[in-house]
Amino acid sequence: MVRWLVEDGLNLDVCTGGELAVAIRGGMPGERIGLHGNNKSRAEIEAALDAGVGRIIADSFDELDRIVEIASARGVVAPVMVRVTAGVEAHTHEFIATAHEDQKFGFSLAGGLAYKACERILAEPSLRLLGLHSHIGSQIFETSGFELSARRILGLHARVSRELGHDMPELDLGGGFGIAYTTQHHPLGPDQLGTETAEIVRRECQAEGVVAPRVSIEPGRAIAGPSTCTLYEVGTVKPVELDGGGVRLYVSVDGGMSDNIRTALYGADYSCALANRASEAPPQIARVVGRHCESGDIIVRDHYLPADVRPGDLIAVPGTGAYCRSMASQYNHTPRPPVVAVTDGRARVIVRRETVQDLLALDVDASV
Ligand SMILES: Cc1ncc(COP(=O)(O)O)c(C=O)c1O
Ligand SMILES: N[C@@H](CCCC[NH3+])C(=O)O
Repeated sequence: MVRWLVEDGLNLDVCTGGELAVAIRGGMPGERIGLHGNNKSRAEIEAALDAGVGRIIADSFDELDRIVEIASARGVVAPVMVRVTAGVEAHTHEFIATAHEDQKFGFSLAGGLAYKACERILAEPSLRLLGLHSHIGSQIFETSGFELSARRILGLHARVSRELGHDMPELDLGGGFGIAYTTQHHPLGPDQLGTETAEIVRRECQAEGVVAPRVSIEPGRAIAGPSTCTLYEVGTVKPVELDGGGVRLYVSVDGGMSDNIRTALYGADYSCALANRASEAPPQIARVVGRHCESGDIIVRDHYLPADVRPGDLIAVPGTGAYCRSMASQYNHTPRPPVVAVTDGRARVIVRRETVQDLLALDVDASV
């Protein structure tokens, strides 16, 4: 995937040393990489500086100290952005909202810490202040949060220009653009978001009398999510009588919360479809569940499937290209499934299936 991004001229943000290593291995030039994280280790900062990353998005004063120490020791100037907490309540699940005050990311705008971070960076010869960064959260459908945070961030951008005499060349407004997992979701088009954001930046900069910075965004899910689906094989089908009457089919498949934790973690909604045959059977409310040792191991909470769904059928769950493989675990010693890329009628395995042998190979005493 990194190679595709390189070819398409996109940049890449990473938030761990592992993601950084993959980015470099995939051929992403260092200057096109941004390093995120609220607790970057020394090793990660060192690796980032060695790779010549284009920007480190600083998240705390402790981290600024660490970057200064490492950059000074190497005799380099580290390009940094300041992650700003804009104080916006994004309309999404609490665990993936990142711009209200009471959460772990960023320097508070309202509390004046973001401004202080800019001051600190400008006073430090081993740091170069590239700009401000804001990411209000994920899977957001309303434009109001994006607009409000953009306005607030630009207010700080202008204040730094006015009071500290530094015109920051960049501004990163993050990602978070929701995608449709079910027919109930109505995503904003990238054109609309792009046009509106550009207009806000232009207007605010004009009103503040500052030079408009180069704006970047970090859509993750909106790029990777929609094109991918997960294919499961049905193992068992169990009709369960419901208290209020009616029946729900519990359709157990050969995966579960180890390949898609989002339903259990965020109460995420998914849809699904019978993928291996057409069926004339009447629709029946169904719940697609995994094979792990938990009753919360649910992939699709409620969706209609043909009443004759049976073992051996394939179930496709769309929209799983973002945060399913990357959040997959080996819970219950379950080897992770492969990733298959399909284009122009050709299928190719791009990440191989894990095996039980892979799991056993982690045992350091295997040879004993
Ligand atoms: C800093 C940052 N930028 C961009 C993203 C991408 O988010 P999304 O996939 O919701 O667009 C994330 C993940 O939430 C993030 O933490
Ligand atoms: N993993 C989350 C989004 C946050 C990840 C990026 N910071 C999700 O599946 O919705």
